Amino acid sequence: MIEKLTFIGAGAMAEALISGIVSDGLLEREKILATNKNDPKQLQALKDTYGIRVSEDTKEAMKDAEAVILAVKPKDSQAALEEIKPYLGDEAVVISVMAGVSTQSIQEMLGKSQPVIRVMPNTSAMIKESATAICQGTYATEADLNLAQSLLKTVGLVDVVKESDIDAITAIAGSGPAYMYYVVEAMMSEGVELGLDEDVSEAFVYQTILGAAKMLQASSDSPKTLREKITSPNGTTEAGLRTLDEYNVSTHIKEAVRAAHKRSIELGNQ
Ligand SMILES: NC(=O)C1=CN([C@@H]2O[C@H](COP(=O)(O)OP(=O)(O)OC[C@H]3O[C@@H](n4cnc5c(N)ncnc54)[C@H](OP(=O)(O)O)[C@@H]3O)[C@@H](O)[C@H]2O)C=CC1
Ligand SMILES: O=C(O)[C@@H]1CCC=N1
Repeated sequence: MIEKLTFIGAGAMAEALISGIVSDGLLEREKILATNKNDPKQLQALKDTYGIRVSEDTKEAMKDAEAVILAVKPKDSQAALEEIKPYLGDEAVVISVMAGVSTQSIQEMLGKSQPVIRVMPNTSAMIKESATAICQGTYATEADLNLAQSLLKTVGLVDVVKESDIDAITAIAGSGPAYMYYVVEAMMSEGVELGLDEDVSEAFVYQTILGAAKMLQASSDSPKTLREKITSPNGTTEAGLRTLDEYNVSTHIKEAVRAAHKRSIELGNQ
């Protein structure tokens, strides 16, 4: 394993990954360092919570880093890459979690034959339940890919994919948890409208979502069959599903995924 992993960017995604890597014990805490743009409080919080090292100084953060996880917003990619470039070792692997930004554009921004790995995790990494896609740039070796896979495996399922698939995976899995939370919010809110206490509505919706997710994993039935098994003729579920169909909810969900996919491509082109 490597001796130093540096996070450039210390926000939500970086924290989810740090949390997973630290709790897995794959890397000792002192081998992980995080830096951000201008938020010393957040760095201190990461240090206090996870026992990792932090620095506000790019040169110090980058010194001897064997792998760099780039966890800034796509719009900040150019600035962040410019800042780290002078201190980036030729062999150091850059692992980007940025939506939309291709390995080629990262290589071009760096202007050298840097090993680059592009990954798309999701925030369920925080509890080691991410669905992470990973692909390799032109100059990345099998060893670089293996390193990135080992790091990402500490936070959930990892699949190596073609880079051309990553925008679609971003649309279903990177953004996916947010769609699930959106459904949860709506169900909880309507439970309350129907007279339930907020905590009761919350508890029942959470367990229902959890149970449904576990059923998807455990059962050999398709989602369609699982749905049909709940739907008694002329029963409550049929009434609910009919309303979803009347509002074309399935089409709208597909449109949402399509919009996220389009946005991922746009982010890459900016
Ligand atoms: N959130 C999610 O669910 C997912 C996010 N991603 C991707 O992860 C990336 C990060 O997203 P997220 O964590 O949500 O974003 P956040 O806004 O939470 O974090 C962004 C971080 O980048 C830092 N930063 C900005 N510019 C620089 C710079 N020049 N040098 C060093 N650090 C810098 C910010 O520092 P400061 O606070 O000081 O400004 C902040 O710590 C994005 O590219 C996103 O596409 C991928 C999958 C899922
Ligand atoms: O919304 C975003 O752009 C990021 C990428 C995937 C999830 N969040």
